[in-house]
Amino acid sequence: MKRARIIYNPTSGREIFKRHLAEVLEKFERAGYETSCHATTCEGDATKAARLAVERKYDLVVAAGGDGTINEVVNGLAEQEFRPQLGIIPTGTTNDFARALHIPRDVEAAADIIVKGEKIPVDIGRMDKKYFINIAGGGRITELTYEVPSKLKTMIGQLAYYLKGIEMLPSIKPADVTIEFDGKIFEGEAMLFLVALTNSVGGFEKLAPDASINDGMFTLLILKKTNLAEFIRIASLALRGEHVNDPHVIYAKANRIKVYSKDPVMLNLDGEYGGDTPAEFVNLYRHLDVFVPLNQIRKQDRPDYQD
Ligand SMILES: Nc1ncnc2c1ncn2[C@@H]1O[C@H](COP(=O)(O)OP(=O)(O)OP(=O)(O)O)[C@@H](O)[C@H]1O
Repeated sequence: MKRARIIYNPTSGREIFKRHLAEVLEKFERAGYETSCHATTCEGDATKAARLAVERKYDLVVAAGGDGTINEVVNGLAEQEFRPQLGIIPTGTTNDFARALHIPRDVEAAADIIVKGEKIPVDIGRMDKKYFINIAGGGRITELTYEVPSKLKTMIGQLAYYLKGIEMLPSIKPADVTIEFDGKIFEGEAMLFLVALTNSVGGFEKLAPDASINDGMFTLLILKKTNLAEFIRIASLALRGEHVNDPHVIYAKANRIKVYSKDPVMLNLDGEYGGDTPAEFVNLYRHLDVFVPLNQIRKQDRPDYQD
């Protein structure tokens, strides 16, 4: 019999998962899984639980929570030789990764997708010994994610970031950086740099409009030094995906990216503080198998796609 381990954050979103737990367990049982659950208790617990699931050779690990929980689960799986398949039930405030994979926010609909059994390989990012699923980045503007009080974030979600962003705009300073990407180099002042794995980033769906989830490449975005008016203009272009050809923007694909800076720049991995520069980002090609609604995945991202 196949074995599944559900790792869920009971505090995520509006504590919605538990209300559907009986139905979810029933679906897994009908699909032939012997299933057990782990409710996370604190930060980092999902990583430990995922490591344990690897040790115990579960076939399937389901992460139920927001991007924070999925990131922690992936950190527990990614470093291992044997990696169980990954199912996702998005119940968080931000569910960028699930959105990129077209996994619905409805708990039971997401469980249906897992038991249906269609999956694709996805790339994940590594920075030193930490892994990310959506995005890494740096620059003063990305630091605002740490400054949004978590209560406010839970209450009003994405809007909290925008409010904080507007408040901070006048104080955003560029950083002096050197960024090496697949043999090319950028040296100069940058407002921010982003290393994206998916096209669904912080609620902006068009920041990396052509990002593929499993081509082995990051989408690198560097915003050079701008004044406030230019910054706002480019941010509004970014809402429509029209920033990629702007002269202030470097937009490139790369498999390996190194960032150095004159002064330390805080790094953000999937919305959480991940250390300071210098840093090297490595794309791990098709590192995890994730259950998805295959008919909604772009043809070129499907496992059987041929040019
Ligand atoms: N029992 C718990 N109590 C408090 N925090 C927890 C608990 N379990 C896990 N956490 C922490 O909560 C963080 C955020 O949770 P999660 O991502 O699931 O959903 P969220 O709170 O809706 O936020 P978001 O979707 O914006 O990341 C996790 O990264 C984890 O460190």
